[in-house]
Amino acid sequence: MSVLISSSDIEVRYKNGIGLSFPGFEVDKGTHCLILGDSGTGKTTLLHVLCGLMKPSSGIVTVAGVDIYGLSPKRMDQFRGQHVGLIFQQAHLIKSLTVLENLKMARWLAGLGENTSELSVILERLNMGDKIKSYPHELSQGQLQRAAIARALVNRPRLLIADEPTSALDDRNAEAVIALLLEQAQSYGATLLIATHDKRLKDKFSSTYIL
Ligand SMILES: Nc1ncnc2c1ncn2[C@@H]1O[C@H](COP(=O)(O)OP(=O)(O)OP(=O)(O)O)[C@@H](O)[C@H]1O
Repeated sequence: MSVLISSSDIEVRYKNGIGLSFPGFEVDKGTHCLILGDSGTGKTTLLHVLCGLMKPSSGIVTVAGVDIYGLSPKRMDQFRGQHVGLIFQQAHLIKSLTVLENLKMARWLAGLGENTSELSVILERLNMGDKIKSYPHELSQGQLQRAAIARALVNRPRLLIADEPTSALDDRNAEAVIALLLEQAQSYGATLLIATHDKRLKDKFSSTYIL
């Protein structure tokens, strides 16, 4: 099996002097991995480093064989747009755009052409077909979350990264979100990397990385 993402000797130093170091790890293509750790252990920091949003003070991250911090900032943005889908706790949708327009924007930012029919299919599969023309303020929390998942999938990313997708959810909804993420990752051939302190998820993943 080929390695999709790997990191080695990552160290991050924040301006306030806080330093974090992370043991190296590798995730194979098609393997879904949970990054587990208590609050403050550095899960969000590590995710930001792994997806190219935060250059570490030292260390190497490769995604699909590419040393991502060796890329120019412009190439890095494009690479991330094309290969990585990000799902953060807050949906961060653009308020003045409908759900469909938000998805179109994500494709455009990644330098990909418009493909309205494929976007509609993704929304249908997430039970959001009737919300295509809705604005973010017209959506429930769960619908916002599904819109954020849809947006992360529009470029068929190889790597789907989610930060604490279940921490605010009750057991039933946590189950539903994880099932959805696993199913979507499976059907789009993406590798799923989830950071969480939610120990309920531990049994659902064969690969765990503990901070
Ligand atoms: N922008 C920042 N500036 C300075 N220190 C930071 C910054 N962001 C995070 N930290 C510090 O880095 C450490 C790790 O934070 P991080 O948010 O990565 O942890 P976490 O495991 O995701 O926490 P949580 O589960 O509570 O979200 C903490 O001690 C935090 O205070």
